Amino acid sequence: MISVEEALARILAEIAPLPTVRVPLSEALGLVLAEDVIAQEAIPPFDNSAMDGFALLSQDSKQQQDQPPRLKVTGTVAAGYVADHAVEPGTAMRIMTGAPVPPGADTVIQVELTRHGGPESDWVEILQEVKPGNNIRPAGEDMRHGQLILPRGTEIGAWEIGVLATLGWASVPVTRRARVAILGTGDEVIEIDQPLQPGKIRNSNSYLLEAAVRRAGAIPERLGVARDTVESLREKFSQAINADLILTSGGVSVGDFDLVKNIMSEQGEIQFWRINMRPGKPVAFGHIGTVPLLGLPGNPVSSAVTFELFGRPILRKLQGHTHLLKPQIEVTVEDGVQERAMRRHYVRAYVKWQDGKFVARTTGNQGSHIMTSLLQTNALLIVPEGGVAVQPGDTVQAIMLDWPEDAS
Ligand SMILES: Nc1nc2c(c(=O)[nH]1)N[C@H]1C(S)=C(S)[C@@H](COP(=O)(O)OP(=O)(O)OC[C@H]3O[C@@H](n4cnc5c(N)ncnc54)[C@H](O)[C@@H]3O)O[C@H]1N2
Ligand code: MOO
Ligand SMILES: [Mg+2]
Repeated sequence: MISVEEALARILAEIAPLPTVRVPLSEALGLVLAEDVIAQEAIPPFDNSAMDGFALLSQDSKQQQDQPPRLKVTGTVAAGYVADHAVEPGTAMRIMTGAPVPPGADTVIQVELTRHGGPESDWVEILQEVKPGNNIRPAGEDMRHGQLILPRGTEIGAWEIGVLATLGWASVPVTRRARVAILGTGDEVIEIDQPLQPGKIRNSNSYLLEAAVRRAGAIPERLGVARDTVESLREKFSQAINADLILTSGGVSVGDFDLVKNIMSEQGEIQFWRINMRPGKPVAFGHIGTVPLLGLPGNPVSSAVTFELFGRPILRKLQGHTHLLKPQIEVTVEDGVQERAMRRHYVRAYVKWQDGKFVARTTGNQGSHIMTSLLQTNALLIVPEGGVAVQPGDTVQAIMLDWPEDAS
């Protein structure tokens, strides 16, 4: 059995980023930018007003002894329009937020600091002196022409999409989304809409993996369940030749009907089999043809956890990410972990911030067939190899799968 670190290193050495494609901006969320984004225009494109008010010469706002300066209002410039004349000394123009500052004006006073006769009146009194540049958002203040805004390799989130839209990137070059074939195996496994028959169970793994693949930004394709025969596996694998990754669940341990490895040997190769971990010991990795195959264990928790530890990093690397792993932090274990296995144990737990530290509570029975141990889980506690017992109050490393929303 190899270590988790060695398994991950050997897997990732076989994975290269997928080609670049151009996608419409609204399909780019979660993908990785494949080229630098350089601003081709200044943003804002023009000096514009930050406030609804009046554009004027700052010198006209100097307060006098007896009464506030009174200026002639010569017109209005609304957002989306350009003033058709300049602001002269002794005059002002109404201006709306976002509107281009008219020539001649060097400042904007917000309407709350003025007195006027209403939107149609032709005068305004300036109740406070304003400096040059006041309430003006100068052209290029956010992005300058020629400036590098988003380097290639950036993961595109909603806010990056906003910046790309600002710069007019209606489509964007990204590393292509991975296509993932998902295959269940086992004569005991039936479709989830079927009534249970004696000895049968539902194909929960394929649906869990489909959702986990989607969450990793990739495109899952469930290929159903292969029977426990090499013919059935061969037939299913023949449907997966265009996939970028094949995920199987089940049939990788030492049972008489554990045939996934047989097909890997026949149609590709096995890089390794069995990892010194729990859950997830019988993981196999190799290729079918040139397509990488990650053979996950049948036990549902094993499938879920080993996808998280190996499947997700594969998809991250295929899709061009440089950060492949979830963050790891130190947590204090509230309820302890009585360890049996000598293998490294990934314990499902809920971690939250409490009294100035991250505190973990395990999610109950940790059997690799106990699906409810996955519920409420937002972290995997790492109990080191060697059958280490973790007492309440001990600290361990935890892989944070999701951050607690109630981090209060
Ligand atoms: N003598 C030994 N037996 C087992 C060993 C071992 O080292 N020596 N390893 C155990 C460990 S650890 C695991 S994990 C399992 C994994 O074995 P397989 O990958 O071959 O999984 P299967 O035998 O096909 O199924 C295991 C279990 O999971 C259920 N299953 C299978 N597919 C699905 C599915 N799509 N959805 C839901 N549940 C599924 C299956 O019915 C079995 O109950 O091997 C141990 N055995
Ligand atoms: O690897 Mo198994 O998942 O320990 O049950
Ligand atoms: Mg088996």
